[in-house]
Amino acid sequence: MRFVLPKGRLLTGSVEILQKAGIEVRLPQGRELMTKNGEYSFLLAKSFDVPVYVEHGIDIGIAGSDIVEERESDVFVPLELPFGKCRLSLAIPKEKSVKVEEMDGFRIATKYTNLTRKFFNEKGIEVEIIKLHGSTELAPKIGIADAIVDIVETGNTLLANGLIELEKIMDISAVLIVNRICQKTRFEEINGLILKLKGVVEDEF
Ligand SMILES: Nc1ncnc2c1ncn2[C@@H]1O[C@H](COP(=O)(O)OP(=O)(O)OP(=O)(O)O)[C@@H](O)[C@H]1O
Ligand SMILES: O=P(O)(O)OC[C@H]1O[C@H](OP(=O)(O)OP(=O)(O)O)[C@H](O)[C@@H]1O
Repeated sequence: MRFVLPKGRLLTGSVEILQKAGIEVRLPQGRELMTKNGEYSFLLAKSFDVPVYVEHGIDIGIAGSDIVEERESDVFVPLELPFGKCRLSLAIPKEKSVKVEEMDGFRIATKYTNLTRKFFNEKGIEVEIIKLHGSTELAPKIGIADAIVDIVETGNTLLANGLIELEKIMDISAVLIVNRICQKTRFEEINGLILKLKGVVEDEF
């Protein structure tokens, strides 16, 4: 069975929960991106790319639900995991705060262009979206955007940059994702793993 795990902040939680479910995780070392431990293989990918690997044939992965939603990934999501908890929110400089309904024509900086488009479309508000790959809070600060859509966890980054949360768009957590074909062809094995992970989640949290 092949697992793809996200590099970065979700890695520790991912390894921990798999180990507790009895999977002996061995992470690639040095510049390696893939390693084997008996019947299991472990791949390390950028967090944004994890659902792509699972959609295209890797059996199982752990990803942020924000990424799965943003990419509209065609994967099976059997289980929410108890880490990586945060939210996607619309935020604006404190002194420029307006109602969301008054944001027609606003420029919104974000890494999450699809979710942002959907959010404003559903409200019938037309905005211009500026795609960034991080440090989104900088954009309104220097005036290239009016507001941002970004992840909020503690709220410290918003506060440090003079922004306030106007509206929560969605709650986020790490999720288990499974390749759709694999879920059917290796049902017993996959289901066994899901049940073990569910047990860990229920016992510990
Ligand atoms: N405070 C947080 N900020 C950002 N992401 C968080 C936070 N808390 C949990 N997450 C989850 O972690 C994922 C991002 O992880 P990480 O920051 O390692 O990836 P990244 O932003 O793609 O990395 P990079 O900085 O290398 O581009 C998010 O998609 C989200 O699901
Ligand atoms: O509410 P907080 O606890 O402050 O966390 C949210 C911040 O953390 C993340 O940034 P990250 O450090 O991953 O950098 P990035 O903006 O370059 O992605 C996210 O994009 C926010 O900026």
